[in-house]
Amino acid sequence: MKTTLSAPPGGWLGHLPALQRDPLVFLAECARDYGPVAPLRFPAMSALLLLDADDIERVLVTDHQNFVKPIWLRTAAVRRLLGDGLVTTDGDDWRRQRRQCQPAFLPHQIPAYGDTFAALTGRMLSQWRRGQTRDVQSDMARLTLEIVARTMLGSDIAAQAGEIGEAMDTVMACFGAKHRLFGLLPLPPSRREARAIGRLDALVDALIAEYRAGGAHQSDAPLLGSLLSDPDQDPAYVREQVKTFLAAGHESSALALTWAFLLLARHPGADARLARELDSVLGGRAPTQRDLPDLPYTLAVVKETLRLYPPLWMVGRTAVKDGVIGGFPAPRGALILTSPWAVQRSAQYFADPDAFIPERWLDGSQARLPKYAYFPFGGGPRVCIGQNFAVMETTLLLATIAARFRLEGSPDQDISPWATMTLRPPPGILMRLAERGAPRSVS
Ligand code: HEM
Repeated sequence: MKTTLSAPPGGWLGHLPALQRDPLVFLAECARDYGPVAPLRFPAMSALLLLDADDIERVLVTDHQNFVKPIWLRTAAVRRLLGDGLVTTDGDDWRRQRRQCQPAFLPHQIPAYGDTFAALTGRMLSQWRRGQTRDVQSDMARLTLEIVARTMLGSDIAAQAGEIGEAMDTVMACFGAKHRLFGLLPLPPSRREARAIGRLDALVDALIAEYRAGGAHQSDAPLLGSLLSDPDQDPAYVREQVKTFLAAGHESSALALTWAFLLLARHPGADARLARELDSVLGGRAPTQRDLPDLPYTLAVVKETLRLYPPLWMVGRTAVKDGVIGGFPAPRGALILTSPWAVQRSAQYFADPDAFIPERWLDGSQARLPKYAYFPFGGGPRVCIGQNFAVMETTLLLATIAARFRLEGSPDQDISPWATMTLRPPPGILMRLAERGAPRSVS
Protein backbone atom coordinates (compact mmCIF):
# COMPACT_ATOMS: atom_id res chain seq x y z
CA MET A 1 0.00 0.00 0.00
CA LYS A 2 1.26 3.51 -0.78
CA THR A 3 1.24 5.32 2.55
CA THR A 4 3.07 8.57 1.95
CA LEU A 5 0.83 11.33 0.79
CA SER A 6 2.72 13.94 -1.21
CA ALA A 7 3.20 16.99 0.98
CA PRO A 8 1.07 19.73 -0.54
CA PRO A 9 2.13 23.35 -0.40
CA GLY A 10 0.01 25.79 1.58
CA GLY A 11 0.42 24.77 5.26
CA TRP A 12 -2.50 23.54 7.31
CA LEU A 13 -5.01 24.41 4.62
CA GLY A 14 -3.32 21.86 2.35
CA HIS A 15 -4.71 21.84 -1.18
CA LEU A 16 -7.80 23.88 -0.26
CA PRO A 17 -6.52 27.29 -1.43
CA ALA A 18 -5.47 25.87 -4.82
CA LEU A 19 -8.82 24.14 -5.24
CA GLN A 20 -10.68 27.31 -4.30
CA ARG A 21 -8.57 29.63 -6.46
CA ASP A 22 -9.31 27.85 -9.71
CA PRO A 23 -10.76 24.37 -9.35
CA LEU A 24 -10.55 23.49 -13.04
CA VAL A 25 -6.88 24.43 -13.33
CA PHE A 26 -6.22 22.56 -10.10
CA LEU A 27 -7.87 19.42 -11.46
CA ALA A 28 -5.90 19.66 -14.69
CA GLU A 29 -2.67 20.00 -12.69
CA CYS A 30 -3.54 16.97 -10.57
CA ALA A 31 -4.22 14.97 -13.71
CA ARG A 32 -0.83 16.05 -15.08
CA ASP A 33 1.27 15.67 -11.91
CA TYR A 34 -0.14 12.56 -10.27
CA GLY A 35 -0.90 9.05 -11.42
CA PRO A 36 -4.36 7.53 -11.45
CA VAL A 37 -4.96 8.68 -7.86
CA ALA A 38 -4.10 12.15 -6.54
CA PRO A 39 -3.79 12.16 -2.74
CA LEU A 40 -4.99 15.50 -1.38
CA ARG A 41 -5.12 17.09 2.03
CA PHE A 42 -7.76 19.47 3.34
CA PRO A 43 -8.07 20.85 6.88
CA ALA A 44 -8.74 17.93 9.20
CA MET A 45 -9.52 15.66 6.28
CA SER A 46 -7.70 13.60 3.72
CA ALA A 47 -9.01 13.19 0.23
CA LEU A 48 -8.32 11.18 -2.89
CA LEU A 49 -8.99 12.48 -6.36
CA LEU A 50 -9.61 9.51 -8.65
CA LEU A 51 -8.51 9.88 -12.25
CA ASP A 52 -8.82 6.25 -13.31
CA ALA A 53 -12.09 4.97 -14.79
CA ASP A 54 -11.90 1.60 -12.99
CA ASP A 55 -11.35 3.20 -9.57
CA ILE A 56 -14.30 5.51 -10.26
CA GLU A 57 -16.50 2.55 -11.17
CA ARG A 58 -15.53 0.86 -7.93
CA VAL A 59 -16.55 3.84 -5.78
CA LEU A 60 -19.76 4.73 -7.65
CA VAL A 61 -20.92 1.23 -8.56
CA THR A 62 -19.19 -1.92 -7.31
CA ASP A 63 -18.46 -0.80 -3.74
CA HIS A 64 -21.07 1.96 -3.57
CA GLN A 65 -22.31 0.80 -0.16
CA ASN A 66 -18.98 1.91 1.35
CA PHE A 67 -19.34 5.48 0.11
CA VAL A 68 -22.01 8.06 0.94
CA LYS A 69 -22.73 11.55 -0.35
CA PRO A 70 -19.98 14.00 0.62
CA ILE A 71 -19.91 16.46 3.45
CA TRP A 72 -20.53 19.52 1.28
CA LEU A 73 -24.10 18.30 0.70
CA ARG A 74 -24.64 18.61 4.44
CA THR A 75 -23.70 22.29 4.55
CA ALA A 76 -26.32 24.81 5.43
CA ALA A 77 -26.19 26.50 2.03
CA VAL A 78 -27.02 23.36 0.03
CA ARG A 79 -29.61 22.19 2.57
CA ARG A 80 -31.37 25.53 2.27
CA LEU A 81 -31.85 25.02 -1.47
CA LEU A 82 -32.41 21.27 -1.69
CA GLY A 83 -33.51 20.34 1.84
CA ASP A 84 -33.59 16.63 2.65
CA GLY A 85 -34.61 15.63 -0.87
CA LEU A 86 -33.37 12.95 -3.25
CA VAL A 87 -30.02 14.62 -4.01
CA THR A 88 -28.87 15.06 -0.41
CA THR A 89 -30.17 12.07 1.58
CA ASP A 90 -28.56 8.66 2.08
CA GLY A 91 -29.48 5.18 3.33
CA ASP A 92 -33.06 4.06 3.89
CA ASP A 93 -34.43 7.58 3.52
CA TRP A 94 -32.86 7.87 0.08
CA ARG A 95 -34.09 4.41 -0.98
CA ARG A 96 -37.68 5.26 0.02
CA GLN A 97 -37.50 8.59 -1.82
CA ARG A 98 -35.97 7.08 -4.96
CA ARG A 99 -38.76 4.44 -5.08
CA GLN A 100 -41.34 7.16 -4.71
CA CYS A 101 -39.90 9.36 -7.49
CA GLN A 102 -38.93 6.59 -9.94
CA PRO A 103 -42.35 6.10 -11.62
CA ALA A 104 -42.03 9.53 -13.28
CA PHE A 105 -38.84 8.30 -15.01
CA LEU A 106 -39.78 4.79 -16.10
CA PRO A 107 -38.70 4.04 -19.69
CA HIS A 108 -42.28 3.97 -21.02
CA GLN A 109 -42.97 7.35 -19.38
CA ILE A 110 -40.14 9.34 -21.01
CA PRO A 111 -41.36 9.40 -24.66
CA ALA A 112 -44.68 10.77 -23.41
CA TYR A 113 -42.89 13.97 -22.38
CA GLY A 114 -41.76 14.64 -25.97
CA ASP A 115 -44.86 16.59 -26.96
CA THR A 116 -44.45 18.91 -23.97
CA PHE A 117 -40.76 19.47 -24.83
CA ALA A 118 -41.74 20.40 -28.38
CA ALA A 119 -44.72 22.58 -27.42
CA LEU A 120 -42.86 24.66 -24.82
CA THR A 121 -39.86 25.10 -27.14
CA GLY A 122 -42.23 26.21 -29.90
CA ARG A 123 -43.75 28.75 -27.49
CA MET A 124 -40.29 30.14 -26.73
CA LEU A 125 -39.33 30.29 -30.40
CA SER A 126 -42.49 32.21 -31.24
CA GLN A 127 -40.90 35.09 -29.32
CA TRP A 128 -37.54 34.83 -31.08
CA ARG A 129 -36.78 37.05 -34.09
CA ARG A 130 -33.80 36.95 -36.38
CA GLY A 131 -31.27 39.67 -35.63
CA GLN A 132 -32.12 39.68 -31.88
CA THR A 133 -29.32 39.25 -29.38
CA ARG A 134 -30.33 37.00 -26.51
CA ASP A 135 -28.95 35.85 -23.18
CA VAL A 136 -29.11 32.19 -24.20
CA GLN A 137 -28.30 30.75 -20.80
CA SER A 138 -31.19 32.58 -19.24
CA ASP A 139 -33.53 31.56 -22.11
CA MET A 140 -32.49 27.92 -21.72
CA ALA A 141 -32.88 28.06 -17.93
CA ARG A 142 -36.37 29.46 -18.27
CA LEU A 143 -37.38 26.87 -20.88
CA THR A 144 -36.03 23.87 -18.97
CA LEU A 145 -37.64 25.14 -15.77
CA GLU A 146 -41.00 25.40 -17.54
CA ILE A 147 -40.47 21.88 -18.89
CA VAL A 148 -39.69 20.26 -15.55
CA ALA A 149 -42.63 22.03 -13.88
CA ARG A 150 -45.04 21.01 -16.65
CA THR A 151 -43.89 17.38 -16.92
CA MET A 152 -43.32 16.61 -13.23
CA LEU A 153 -45.80 18.88 -11.44
CA GLY A 154 -48.45 19.42 -14.11
CA SER A 155 -48.03 23.20 -13.82
CA ASP A 156 -47.65 25.79 -16.53
CA ILE A 157 -45.34 28.24 -14.79
CA ALA A 158 -44.97 30.69 -17.69
CA ALA A 159 -45.97 33.50 -15.32
CA GLN A 160 -43.71 32.47 -12.42
CA ALA A 161 -40.69 30.97 -14.23
CA GLY A 162 -38.74 34.24 -14.20
CA GLU A 163 -39.20 34.69 -10.47
CA ILE A 164 -38.49 31.04 -9.59
CA GLY A 165 -35.36 31.05 -11.78
CA GLU A 166 -34.14 34.29 -10.25
CA ALA A 167 -34.63 33.05 -6.68
CA MET A 168 -32.73 29.84 -7.50
CA ASP A 169 -29.96 31.77 -9.17
CA THR A 170 -29.61 34.00 -6.12
CA VAL A 171 -29.28 31.02 -3.78
CA MET A 172 -26.76 29.36 -6.13
CA ALA A 173 -24.73 32.53 -6.49
CA CYS A 174 -24.64 32.93 -2.69
CA PHE A 175 -23.48 29.33 -2.40
CA GLY A 176 -20.89 29.92 -5.13
CA ALA A 177 -19.48 32.94 -3.34
CA LYS A 178 -19.32 31.17 0.01
CA HIS A 179 -18.17 27.90 -1.46
CA ARG A 180 -14.88 29.50 -2.49
CA LEU A 181 -14.01 30.32 1.09
CA PHE A 182 -16.42 29.15 3.74
CA GLY A 183 -18.60 26.58 1.97
CA LEU A 184 -18.11 23.97 4.64
CA LEU A 185 -18.89 26.24 7.59
CA PRO A 186 -22.40 26.34 9.02
CA LEU A 187 -22.91 30.04 8.28
CA PRO A 188 -26.39 31.59 8.40
CA PRO A 189 -27.83 32.83 5.10
CA SER A 190 -27.24 36.40 4.04
CA ARG A 191 -30.32 38.62 4.01
CA ARG A 192 -30.43 38.41 0.21
CA GLU A 193 -30.27 34.61 0.28
CA ALA A 194 -32.89 34.34 3.05
CA ARG A 195 -35.25 36.56 1.05
CA ALA A 196 -34.74 34.46 -2.11
CA ILE A 197 -35.41 31.23 -0.21
CA GLY A 198 -38.54 32.68 1.39
CA ARG A 199 -39.81 33.69 -2.05
CA LEU A 200 -38.97 30.31 -3.57
CA ASP A 201 -40.78 28.46 -0.77
CA ALA A 202 -43.86 30.63 -1.26
CA LEU A 203 -43.87 30.01 -5.03
CA VAL A 204 -43.44 26.25 -4.56
CA ASP A 205 -46.19 26.15 -1.91
CA ALA A 206 -48.50 27.89 -4.39
CA LEU A 207 -47.78 25.25 -7.06
CA ILE A 208 -48.53 22.47 -4.57
CA ALA A 209 -51.72 24.20 -3.43
CA GLU A 210 -52.81 24.57 -7.07
CA TYR A 211 -52.39 20.83 -7.62
CA ARG A 212 -54.29 20.01 -4.44
CA ALA A 213 -57.10 22.29 -5.58
CA GLY A 214 -57.45 20.10 -8.68
CA GLY A 215 -55.42 22.16 -11.15
CA ALA A 216 -53.83 19.08 -12.75
CA HIS A 217 -54.69 15.41 -13.12
CA GLN A 218 -52.29 12.99 -11.40
CA SER A 219 -51.24 11.47 -14.75
CA ASP A 220 -50.15 14.97 -15.85
CA ALA A 221 -48.13 15.45 -12.68
CA PRO A 222 -46.39 12.11 -12.10
CA LEU A 223 -43.91 13.37 -9.52
CA LEU A 224 -46.18 15.60 -7.49
CA GLY A 225 -48.99 13.07 -7.79
CA SER A 226 -46.76 10.38 -6.35
CA LEU A 227 -45.51 12.63 -3.53
CA LEU A 228 -49.05 13.58 -2.51
CA SER A 229 -50.58 10.12 -2.89
CA ASP A 230 -49.80 9.45 0.77
CA PRO A 231 -52.18 11.63 2.80
CA ASP A 232 -49.79 11.55 5.79
CA GLN A 233 -46.85 12.91 3.80
CA ASP A 234 -45.02 15.68 5.66
CA PRO A 235 -45.73 18.96 3.75
CA ALA A 236 -42.17 20.19 4.40
CA TYR A 237 -40.80 17.06 2.70
CA VAL A 238 -43.05 17.57 -0.33
CA ARG A 239 -41.85 21.15 -0.66
CA GLU A 240 -38.19 20.13 -0.42
CA GLN A 241 -38.57 17.39 -2.99
CA VAL A 242 -40.32 19.76 -5.40
CA LYS A 243 -37.50 22.29 -4.94
CA THR A 244 -34.95 19.50 -5.50
CA PHE A 245 -36.54 18.54 -8.83
CA LEU A 246 -37.05 22.12 -9.97
CA ALA A 247 -33.36 22.81 -9.31
CA ALA A 248 -31.74 19.50 -10.39
CA GLY A 249 -34.21 19.08 -13.25
CA HIS A 250 -33.49 22.32 -15.06
CA GLU A 251 -30.02 23.70 -14.32
CA SER A 252 -27.91 20.94 -15.89
CA SER A 253 -30.05 20.59 -19.01
CA ALA A 254 -30.01 24.37 -19.52
CA LEU A 255 -26.23 24.43 -19.17
CA ALA A 256 -25.78 21.52 -21.60
CA LEU A 257 -27.81 23.39 -24.22
CA THR A 258 -26.04 26.70 -23.59
CA TRP A 259 -22.61 25.08 -23.93
CA ALA A 260 -23.77 23.29 -27.10
CA PHE A 261 -24.74 26.61 -28.71
CA LEU A 262 -21.49 28.27 -27.62
CA LEU A 263 -19.47 25.37 -29.06
CA LEU A 264 -21.42 25.26 -32.33
CA ALA A 265 -20.88 29.01 -32.78
CA ARG A 266 -17.12 28.38 -32.60
CA HIS A 267 -17.13 25.34 -34.82
CA PRO A 268 -18.81 26.23 -38.11
CA GLY A 269 -17.99 22.82 -39.60
CA ALA A 270 -19.91 21.01 -36.86
CA ASP A 271 -22.73 23.54 -37.05
CA ALA A 272 -23.03 23.04 -40.82
CA ARG A 273 -23.12 19.25 -40.44
CA LEU A 274 -25.83 19.58 -37.79
CA ALA A 275 -27.85 21.88 -40.06
CA ARG A 276 -27.53 19.40 -42.95
CA GLU A 277 -28.80 16.54 -40.80
CA LEU A 278 -31.73 18.57 -39.50
CA ASP A 279 -32.62 19.78 -42.97
CA SER A 280 -32.50 16.37 -44.59
CA VAL A 281 -34.52 14.63 -41.84
CA LEU A 282 -37.01 17.38 -41.05
CA GLY A 283 -37.23 19.30 -44.31
CA GLY A 284 -38.29 22.46 -42.50
CA ARG A 285 -40.83 21.03 -40.04
CA ALA A 286 -40.37 20.96 -36.26
CA PRO A 287 -38.97 17.66 -34.93
CA THR A 288 -40.84 15.32 -32.61
CA GLN A 289 -39.51 12.70 -30.28
CA ARG A 290 -40.10 10.10 -33.04
CA ASP A 291 -37.42 11.79 -35.20
CA LEU A 292 -34.66 11.25 -32.65
CA PRO A 293 -33.41 7.88 -33.98
CA ASP A 294 -32.77 9.63 -37.31
CA LEU A 295 -30.70 12.42 -35.73
CA PRO A 296 -27.43 10.71 -34.70
CA TYR A 297 -25.27 13.78 -35.28
CA THR A 298 -27.52 15.93 -33.07
CA LEU A 299 -27.13 13.35 -30.30
CA ALA A 300 -23.36 13.28 -30.90
CA VAL A 301 -23.26 17.07 -30.40
CA VAL A 302 -25.04 16.63 -27.07
CA LYS A 303 -22.67 13.84 -25.97
CA GLU A 304 -19.57 15.78 -26.97
CA THR A 305 -20.84 18.89 -25.18
CA LEU A 306 -21.40 16.87 -22.00
CA ARG A 307 -17.88 15.46 -22.36
CA LEU A 308 -16.20 18.86 -22.58
CA TYR A 309 -18.53 20.76 -20.25
CA PRO A 310 -20.14 18.32 -17.81
CA PRO A 311 -22.60 20.47 -15.81
CA LEU A 312 -21.73 18.50 -12.65
CA TRP A 313 -17.97 18.81 -12.89
CA MET A 314 -17.31 17.08 -9.56
CA VAL A 315 -19.05 14.05 -8.06
CA GLY A 316 -17.93 13.34 -4.52
CA ARG A 317 -18.39 10.69 -1.87
CA THR A 318 -17.26 10.12 1.73
CA ALA A 319 -15.75 6.77 2.76
CA VAL A 320 -17.80 5.13 5.53
CA LYS A 321 -15.04 2.70 6.53
CA ASP A 322 -11.29 2.32 6.20
CA GLY A 323 -10.22 1.06 2.79
CA VAL A 324 -7.63 1.31 0.06
CA ILE A 325 -8.14 2.80 -3.40
CA GLY A 326 -5.52 2.61 -6.14
CA GLY A 327 -2.96 1.63 -3.50
CA PHE A 328 -3.66 4.66 -1.29
CA PRO A 329 -5.32 4.52 2.13
CA ALA A 330 -8.88 5.84 2.12
CA PRO A 331 -9.66 6.07 5.85
CA ARG A 332 -13.19 6.37 7.19
CA GLY A 333 -14.33 9.97 6.62
CA ALA A 334 -11.97 10.57 3.69
CA LEU A 335 -13.36 12.58 0.83
CA ILE A 336 -13.32 10.69 -2.46
CA LEU A 337 -13.49 13.02 -5.43
CA THR A 338 -14.27 12.03 -8.99
CA SER A 339 -14.43 14.63 -11.71
CA PRO A 340 -16.16 14.15 -15.06
CA TRP A 341 -14.36 17.36 -16.12
CA ALA A 342 -10.88 15.94 -15.46
CA VAL A 343 -11.45 12.37 -16.67
CA GLN A 344 -13.43 13.24 -19.78
CA ARG A 345 -10.60 15.53 -20.89
CA SER A 346 -7.90 12.95 -20.28
CA ALA A 347 -5.66 12.01 -23.22
CA GLN A 348 -5.59 8.54 -21.73
CA TYR A 349 -9.18 8.04 -22.88
CA PHE A 350 -9.85 10.57 -25.65
CA ALA A 351 -7.73 11.52 -28.66
CA ASP A 352 -7.27 15.30 -28.91
CA PRO A 353 -9.17 15.56 -25.63
CA ASP A 354 -9.79 19.33 -25.54
CA ALA A 355 -11.16 19.51 -29.08
CA PHE A 356 -14.88 19.56 -29.90
CA ILE A 357 -15.31 16.58 -32.24
CA PRO A 358 -18.89 15.22 -32.23
CA GLU A 359 -17.80 12.67 -34.88
CA ARG A 360 -15.92 10.70 -32.20
CA TRP A 361 -19.32 9.42 -31.01
CA LEU A 362 -20.26 8.07 -34.45
CA ASP A 363 -17.44 5.70 -35.38
CA GLY A 364 -18.02 3.07 -32.70
CA SER A 365 -14.62 3.67 -31.08
CA GLN A 366 -16.20 4.91 -27.85
CA ALA A 367 -17.63 1.45 -27.23
CA ARG A 368 -14.07 0.36 -26.39
CA LEU A 369 -13.70 2.95 -23.62
CA PRO A 370 -13.88 1.84 -20.00
CA LYS A 371 -17.39 2.65 -18.82
CA TYR A 372 -16.42 5.37 -16.36
CA ALA A 373 -14.15 7.32 -18.71
CA TYR A 374 -17.36 9.18 -19.59
CA PHE A 375 -19.86 9.72 -16.78
CA PRO A 376 -21.66 13.06 -17.06
CA PHE A 377 -24.67 11.51 -15.28
CA GLY A 378 -22.67 9.79 -12.52
CA GLY A 379 -23.22 6.08 -12.01
CA GLY A 380 -24.37 3.24 -9.77
CA PRO A 381 -27.49 3.48 -7.63
CA ARG A 382 -27.11 7.29 -7.37
CA VAL A 383 -26.95 7.75 -11.15
CA CYS A 384 -28.98 10.75 -12.31
CA ILE A 385 -32.64 9.76 -12.10
CA GLY A 386 -33.33 12.16 -14.96
CA GLN A 387 -30.66 10.80 -17.35
CA ASN A 388 -33.00 9.48 -20.08
CA PHE A 389 -35.30 12.47 -19.67
CA ALA A 390 -32.32 14.83 -20.03
CA VAL A 391 -30.81 13.14 -23.09
CA MET A 392 -34.14 13.23 -24.90
CA GLU A 393 -34.84 16.79 -23.74
CA THR A 394 -31.48 18.27 -24.74
CA THR A 395 -31.39 16.45 -28.10
CA LEU A 396 -34.95 17.42 -29.03
CA LEU A 397 -34.56 21.03 -27.89
CA LEU A 398 -31.24 21.38 -29.73
CA ALA A 399 -32.83 19.97 -32.90
CA THR A 400 -35.90 22.23 -32.63
CA ILE A 401 -33.91 25.41 -32.04
CA ALA A 402 -31.00 24.70 -34.40
CA ALA A 403 -33.37 23.78 -37.24
CA ARG A 404 -34.76 27.34 -37.14
CA PHE A 405 -31.84 29.49 -35.96
CA ARG A 406 -28.09 29.65 -35.99
CA LEU A 407 -26.83 31.21 -32.78
CA GLU A 408 -23.83 33.42 -33.40
CA GLY A 409 -21.31 34.45 -30.78
CA SER A 410 -18.51 36.90 -30.91
CA PRO A 411 -15.14 35.14 -31.42
CA ASP A 412 -13.40 37.32 -28.81
CA GLN A 413 -16.05 36.59 -26.16
CA ASP A 414 -14.56 34.98 -23.06
CA ILE A 415 -16.46 31.74 -22.51
CA SER A 416 -14.16 30.27 -19.85
CA PRO A 417 -16.21 28.02 -17.59
CA TRP A 418 -16.98 29.06 -14.05
CA ALA A 419 -16.97 26.13 -11.63
CA THR A 420 -19.55 26.90 -8.98
CA MET A 421 -22.11 24.27 -7.86
CA THR A 422 -22.37 23.56 -11.61
CA LEU A 423 -20.15 24.39 -14.59
CA ARG A 424 -21.45 27.67 -15.96
CA PRO A 425 -20.37 29.99 -18.74
CA PRO A 426 -19.66 33.58 -17.66
CA PRO A 427 -23.00 35.24 -16.84
CA GLY A 428 -24.79 37.38 -19.40
CA ILE A 429 -23.22 35.96 -22.58
CA LEU A 430 -25.19 37.23 -25.55
CA MET A 431 -25.72 35.43 -28.85
CA ARG A 432 -27.22 36.79 -32.04
CA LEU A 433 -30.02 34.93 -33.81
CA ALA A 434 -29.45 34.31 -37.50
CA GLU A 435 -31.96 32.45 -39.61
CA ARG A 436 -30.78 29.15 -41.05
CA GLY A 437 -29.70 29.70 -44.63
CA ALA A 438 -28.70 33.34 -44.07
CA PRO A 439 -24.99 34.12 -44.59
CA ARG A 440 -22.82 33.85 -41.50
CA SER A 441 -21.99 37.28 -40.05
CA VAL A 442 -19.57 36.26 -37.28
CA SER A 443 -17.54 33.09 -37.30
C1 HEM B 1 -27.80 17.21 -18.89
C2 HEM B 1 -28.53 17.14 -17.81
C3 HEM B 1 -28.16 16.50 -16.50
C4 HEM B 1 -26.93 16.15 -16.01
C5 HEM B 1 -25.57 16.30 -16.69
C6 HEM B 1 -27.14 15.57 -14.69
C7 HEM B 1 -26.12 15.06 -13.90
C8 HEM B 1 -26.35 14.40 -12.70
C9 HEM B 1 -25.33 13.70 -11.94
C10 HEM B 1 -23.84 13.61 -12.31
C11 HEM B 1 -25.92 13.16 -10.85
C12 HEM B 1 -25.27 12.27 -9.78
C13 HEM B 1 -24.64 13.06 -8.68
C14 HEM B 1 -23.94 12.17 -7.67
O1 HEM B 1 -23.81 10.97 -7.85
O2 HEM B 1 -23.48 12.71 -6.66
C15 HEM B 1 -27.32 13.55 -10.89
C16 HEM B 1 -28.25 13.23 -9.93
C17 HEM B 1 -29.56 13.64 -9.96
N1 HEM B 1 -30.21 14.27 -11.00
FE1 HEM B 1 -29.37 14.83 -12.76
N2 HEM B 1 -28.48 15.60 -14.42
C18 HEM B 1 -29.14 16.14 -15.48
C19 HEM B 1 -30.50 16.32 -15.63
C20 HEM B 1 -31.44 15.99 -14.69
C21 HEM B 1 -32.87 16.09 -14.86
C22 HEM B 1 -33.57 16.52 -16.13
C23 HEM B 1 -33.44 15.73 -13.66
C24 HEM B 1 -34.89 15.65 -13.26
C25 HEM B 1 -35.92 15.91 -14.05
C26 HEM B 1 -32.35 15.40 -12.75
C27 HEM B 1 -32.51 15.04 -11.43
C28 HEM B 1 -31.51 14.50 -10.65
C29 HEM B 1 -31.72 14.01 -9.29
C30 HEM B 1 -33.01 14.11 -8.49
C31 HEM B 1 -30.50 13.46 -8.87
C32 HEM B 1 -30.21 12.75 -7.54
C33 HEM B 1 -30.47 11.26 -7.75
C34 HEM B 1 -30.17 10.38 -6.55
O3 HEM B 1 -29.24 10.68 -5.82
O4 HEM B 1 -30.88 9.38 -6.39
N3 HEM B 1 -31.16 15.55 -13.41
N4 HEM B 1 -27.56 14.28 -12.04
